[in-house]
Amino acid sequence: MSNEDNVELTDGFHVLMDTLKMNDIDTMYGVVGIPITNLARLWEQDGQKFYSFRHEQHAGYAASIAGYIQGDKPGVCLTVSAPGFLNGLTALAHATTNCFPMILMSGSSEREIVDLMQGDYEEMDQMNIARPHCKASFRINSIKDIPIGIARAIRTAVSGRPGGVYVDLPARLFGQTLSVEEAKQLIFKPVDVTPAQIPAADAIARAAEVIKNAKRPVVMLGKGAAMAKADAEVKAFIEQTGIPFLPMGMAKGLMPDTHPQSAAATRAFALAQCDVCILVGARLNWLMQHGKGKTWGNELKKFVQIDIQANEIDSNQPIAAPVVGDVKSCLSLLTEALKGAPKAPAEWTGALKEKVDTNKGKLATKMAAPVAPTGMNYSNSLGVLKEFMLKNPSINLVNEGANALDNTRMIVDMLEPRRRLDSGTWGVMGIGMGYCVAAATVTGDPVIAVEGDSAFGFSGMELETICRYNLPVTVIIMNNGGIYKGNEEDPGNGLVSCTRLIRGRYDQMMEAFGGKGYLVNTPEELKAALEEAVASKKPCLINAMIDPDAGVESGRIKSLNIVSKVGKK
Ligand SMILES: CC(C)(COP(=O)(O)OP(=O)(O)OC[C@H]1O[C@@H](n2cnc3c(N)ncnc32)[C@H](O)[C@@H]1OP(=O)(O)O)[C@@H](O)C(=O)NCCC(=O)NCCSC(=O)C(=O)O
Ligand SMILES: Cc1ncc(Cc2csc(CCOP(=O)(O)OP(=O)(O)O)c2C)c(N)n1
Ligand SMILES: [Mg+2]
Repeated sequence: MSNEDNVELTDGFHVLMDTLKMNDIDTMYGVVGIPITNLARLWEQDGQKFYSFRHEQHAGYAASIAGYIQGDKPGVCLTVSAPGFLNGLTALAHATTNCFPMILMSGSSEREIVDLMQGDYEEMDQMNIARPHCKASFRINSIKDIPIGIARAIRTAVSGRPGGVYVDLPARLFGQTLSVEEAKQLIFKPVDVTPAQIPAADAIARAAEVIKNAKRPVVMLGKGAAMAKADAEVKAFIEQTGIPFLPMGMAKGLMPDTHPQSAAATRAFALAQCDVCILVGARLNWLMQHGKGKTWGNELKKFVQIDIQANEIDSNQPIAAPVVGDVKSCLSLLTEALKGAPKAPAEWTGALKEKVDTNKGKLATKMAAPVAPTGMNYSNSLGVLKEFMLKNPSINLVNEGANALDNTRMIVDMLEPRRRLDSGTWGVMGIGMGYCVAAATVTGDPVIAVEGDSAFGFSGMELETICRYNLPVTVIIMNNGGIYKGNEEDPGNGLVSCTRLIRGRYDQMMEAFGGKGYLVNTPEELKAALEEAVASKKPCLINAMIDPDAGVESGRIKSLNIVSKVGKK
């Protein structure tokens, strides 16, 4: 298009697209509508990928985990204004809480109408509403600011402690025009958006001293270390020092769960008995009981903490040796500083190994137990998946639920990093199908999702999305007919228990969209279905019937529930 002076013009749609492409972003997840439908159309016509979801929350979860898997590039979610923005905001907050780099872009109303509250179509002050729930919230009002605005959003999302960034796009921005020549001058790719953050030499020396004097050290690996892709540095540090390690859920596979130094199978003993705990990209938050209490032997441990965020240090407990920097730089320097130092004491590693072997033996017995008349339980069903994943480690494992989550985390060993994608820091339900779409589209590898039947319900409609894009996703529903369990007594007066669900034919739901459904009642049937489903590289759903009595309310975190002391009024 040219203007009256025959100057070739571009517009907001195309400057935004060209800026995203300049930054190696070729994929967006979202739901179309006013005012962004034509952006999605033009994006697809330009040969880029737009995964069109059924609900913005799941598109947002897809973008959040895409950012985690990629690490140095944010996942991008595109939504309409107001309700679409709000649906995406949950995922943006989830990304920020989990430190996943993600950008939520939403169409919006013009400032002058919003500020006078004149009742625009889907009017909402989105930029300000987003601000408390993300690392930064920007609004781009002028076509000339699109390149710098997107550059700021990308750098903010991926640098330092990664997180979510909101970019507000008023409808009129897309229709603004600019000469192609000027646009070319303005569009740029920011330099070094994830710079190394080198720790101070004295911090390394202090940490090395604490570790050298430790009698019973452990390493706790967090998903921050997994996202940093510090795979080689973690391996070198662990194996040079001989220190036992434990992974948080999504850090499983950073070191293979089958590694001889893994103490995961005796977590309680390891944390209670250790004298020094080295936190690597892991926060001392609720998932680690804030570093205090029975879990930690009711005594203050000496903590070495490697974290990119300076004010994470001392967040919950005094940290004896803070090491602020990126995981790769910190571990490389710490490994160098510990060269020649004695390995972790054999008395300690031997004691852990003994308990690990005992606990693994106990679990093996549970996994081999015959199926009761009331159906499979979590152990003898997930034992099948354990064996399958050991033979097929390059598969993405999505996981949510309560018992479905905790038992899968405990039973299913991971051998590769960034493959286990679960409810994360918030323990949120609903990440399932969005994570499946992103894991399949970002990695190109098959996905298995182990879903509690309640958890699946949060995103189940996205089975249609998975079928529409014909993704290699196998969903396993752990169908115990309930939130936590399926056998709670009804409260009476014709009311149905708040934790009961219909033990539905989810396999038929998948078939409704053209996928393949399996209904299985035994580990043998589960094994056969799993092998066939994953080999097909097609959308499949295995409806695994689990004993309604299997499971515990809230799984491993039952103690967080407050129980009334005054009983029924
Ligand atoms: C908080 C936690 C980090 C605490 O970890 P733990 O559960 O104590 O440990 P793990 O899960 O690692 O292991 C559990 C136990 O199994 C043992 N274990 C682990 N692996 C093995 C193997 N391979 N063999 C044998 N035994 C094993 C381990 O030593 C622990 O036993 P011991 O050593 O004997 O202790 C974890 O529970 C967690 O990540 N929970 C997430 C909860 C969540 O988000 N739920 C969804 C929302 S629920 C909700 O919102 C709601 O209900 O409402
Ligand atoms: C957004 C949100 N809403 C509710 C909840 C609370 C919850 C935690 S776990 C769970 C489902 C547990 O049942 P499921 O069938 O999935 O698993 P299982 O134990 O194997 O039976 C709920 C509702 C959370 N965490 N997030
Ligand atoms: Mg259930």
